[in-house]
Amino acid sequence: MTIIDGKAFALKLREKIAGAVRDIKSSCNIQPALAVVLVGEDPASQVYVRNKGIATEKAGMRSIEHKLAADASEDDVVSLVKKLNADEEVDGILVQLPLPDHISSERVINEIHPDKDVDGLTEANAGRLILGKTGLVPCTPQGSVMLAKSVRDNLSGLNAVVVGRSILVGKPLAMLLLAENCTVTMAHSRTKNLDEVCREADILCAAVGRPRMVEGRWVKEGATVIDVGINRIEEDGKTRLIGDVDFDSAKERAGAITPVPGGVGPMTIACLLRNTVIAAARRRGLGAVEV
Ligand SMILES: Nc1nc2c(c(=O)[nH]1)N[C@@H](CN(C=O)c1ccc(C(=O)N[C@@H](CCC(=O)O)C(=O)O)cc1)CN2
Ligand SMILES: [Mg+2]
Repeated sequence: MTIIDGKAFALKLREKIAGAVRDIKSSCNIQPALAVVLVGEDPASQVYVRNKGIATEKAGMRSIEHKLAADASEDDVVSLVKKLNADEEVDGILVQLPLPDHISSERVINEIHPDKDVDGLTEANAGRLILGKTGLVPCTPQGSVMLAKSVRDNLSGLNAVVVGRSILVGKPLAMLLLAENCTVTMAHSRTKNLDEVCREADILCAAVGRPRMVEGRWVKEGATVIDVGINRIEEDGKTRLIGDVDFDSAKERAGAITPVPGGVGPMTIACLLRNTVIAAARRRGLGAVEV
């Protein structure tokens, strides 16, 4: 049984990205730039945005942070996004989610120019993903597939079950697995006999946001289990971070499994950096980057 070390994988990927950035700088004198927009003071979002800024700079890219007050209007956020779209120096734009309730994330996200949409969440990039066209792919699903491929060099023909159908993870993850020639089942809260459906999976991905929902007895012997859940719970008087999979029982049956923390989570930021270099190279006509 392999515990998939997402932290180590992400670090290696980040080193490769830093190498690609160095190449772009030395050959074209261009420093790719990522602009991150944070609205309000959600503590977890503040941490993620800070970590994204640090990771961006460590990779040799420019990080631009825009922080708006929690009571900023939807139009304020849209105006900022439009300004960043028009800024030639900005290669990637990311609006940290969730946004405050009075702001429509759908509207704001879709204002991002698709070629700068490093989260891959605009309708244009979702459409490109479904149509198999070149675009920018959502980071957490991309990272999940990379981790699955790190233990199974060929996913072709395998049964993949994705539990969860969110726009951020479940739907794009199903599309990426389909692109790897998996036979994909999308399961969700209304799926009948969910345990039986999961037991058919060679690749079992949990992205439901429910702590330890996927039990060990739902896991097929030898399956690859990708746990996308990040749930903060109180246990024994302490705050703990746990996944959507019951790790202790699932690892008894899995062939490979991602832990939480240290599994898919760190891949999110690594893939964001990857998308930023890819976006910079495409926008600036530098050709394909291998990362
Ligand atoms: N615009 C976006 N908003 C949000 C996204 C996103 O991809 N784009 N994803 C999440 C939050 N997120 C990044 O924004 C994110 C979540 C978790 C991690 C991570 O590295 N997790 C670690 C544990 C960290 C901890 O101890 O808290 C892990 O799982 O090992 C990185 C990024 C919602 N919003
Ligand atoms: Mg979650």
